[in-house]
Amino acid sequence: MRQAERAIFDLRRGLPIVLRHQGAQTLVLAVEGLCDATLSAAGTLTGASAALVLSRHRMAALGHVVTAEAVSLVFDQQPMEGELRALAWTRGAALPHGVQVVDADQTNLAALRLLARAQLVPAALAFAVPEAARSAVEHELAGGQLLAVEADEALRLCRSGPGLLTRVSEARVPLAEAENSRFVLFREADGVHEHVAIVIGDPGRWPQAVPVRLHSSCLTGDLFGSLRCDCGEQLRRGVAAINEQGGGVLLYLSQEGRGIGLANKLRAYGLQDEGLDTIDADQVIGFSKDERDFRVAHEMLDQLGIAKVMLLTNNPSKVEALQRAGINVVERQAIYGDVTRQNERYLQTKADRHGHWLHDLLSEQDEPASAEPERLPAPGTAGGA
Ligand SMILES: Nc1nc2c(ncn2[C@@H]2O[C@H](COP(=O)(O)OP(=O)(O)OP(=O)(O)O)[C@@H](O)[C@H]2O)c(=O)[nH]1
Ligand SMILES: [Zn+2]
Repeated sequence: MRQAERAIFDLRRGLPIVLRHQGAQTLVLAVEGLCDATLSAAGTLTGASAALVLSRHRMAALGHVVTAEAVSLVFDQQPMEGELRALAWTRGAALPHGVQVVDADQTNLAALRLLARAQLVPAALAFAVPEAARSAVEHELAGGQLLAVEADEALRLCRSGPGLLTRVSEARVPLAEAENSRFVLFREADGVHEHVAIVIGDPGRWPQAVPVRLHSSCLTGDLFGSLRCDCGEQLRRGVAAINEQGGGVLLYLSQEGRGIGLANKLRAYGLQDEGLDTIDADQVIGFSKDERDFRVAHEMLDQLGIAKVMLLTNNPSKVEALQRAGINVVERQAIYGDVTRQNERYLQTKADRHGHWLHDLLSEQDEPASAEPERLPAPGTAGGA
């Protein structure tokens, strides 16, 4: 396993890592999981004070518009753990006086991207290791207490797609909505994420444009029928619709919470209960409105030999992502869950701020909205779906 992938595990365990860039070293800690003891141990080891690295989304939530993807906050006095946490994700926090805001350098950017990839809150504490502390840090590295990663390697890992997915195992799994189904499991190169293709019907008899749904995981909705979203119904109706159309594939993607992970989605739910919408809540924690990378779906379709699809979605980004990857999306069919008192605002936000094709559903709640397939223009031509 590459060092950068191992670093993700260490960060998730609350351990520090060392990022190297052009001969310099930076000790990095996730603010999530930080305690005063680790903070002071890092300070003692490096003899340095730390910068807090935040995303531009978090800065916007703090009321500061910045153009760089990430910034480093440099303090005149080292804040305590509680203040750092507040700056990292508390709603209504403000930058303290005397703090300097500078664009994050390569190393600090790498730290932040690793945290986002690890589905932690994207807020990093970065201690630039001075010459005097080099040997102490080297000693920890040699003893295996610390892991060192090249910042460039970390950036490469975070930029890359899923890598070559390994088709690991498969089995027949009859479903209530589609008896003739097979689950095919794919594993990403980093060993962390696994995605499942639910292959419905007999591939030899599939329609020419294969009915396909990309479904991002939602533990609360898919498994427990949460009323906060429409995911559970979309999942089951998706399987049924594919089955009725002669078979196809549902890709069940490990992209909980639009890619921010379950822990952050629950944090975001807390903020939504305070009145924020789904996008603003994610921004408070430091995320963009959608952190998903649909290259993984393209890779799975490739391995299944599918190049021409009829996509079941209300999300224009999914159509664009597949078309960009060279998949011929010839049709798009709406796939709706029910509108409930609890999910109406969520759906309205998706329609208004994500651009989802949901306005029909939301304006015609008395009559079920049409789910007729809609022909799409060829990729690269003007016009929308
Ligand atoms: N961050 C965040 N994620 C949410 C919230 N509600 C649902 N989700 C996630 O949103 C994703 C929805 O996935 P999909 O249904 O595949 O995608 P979609 O963008 O709605 O597109 P279509 O359903 O295809 O129209 C899942 O990963 C859910 O876990 C929320 O309030 N905040
Ligand atoms: Zn959901």
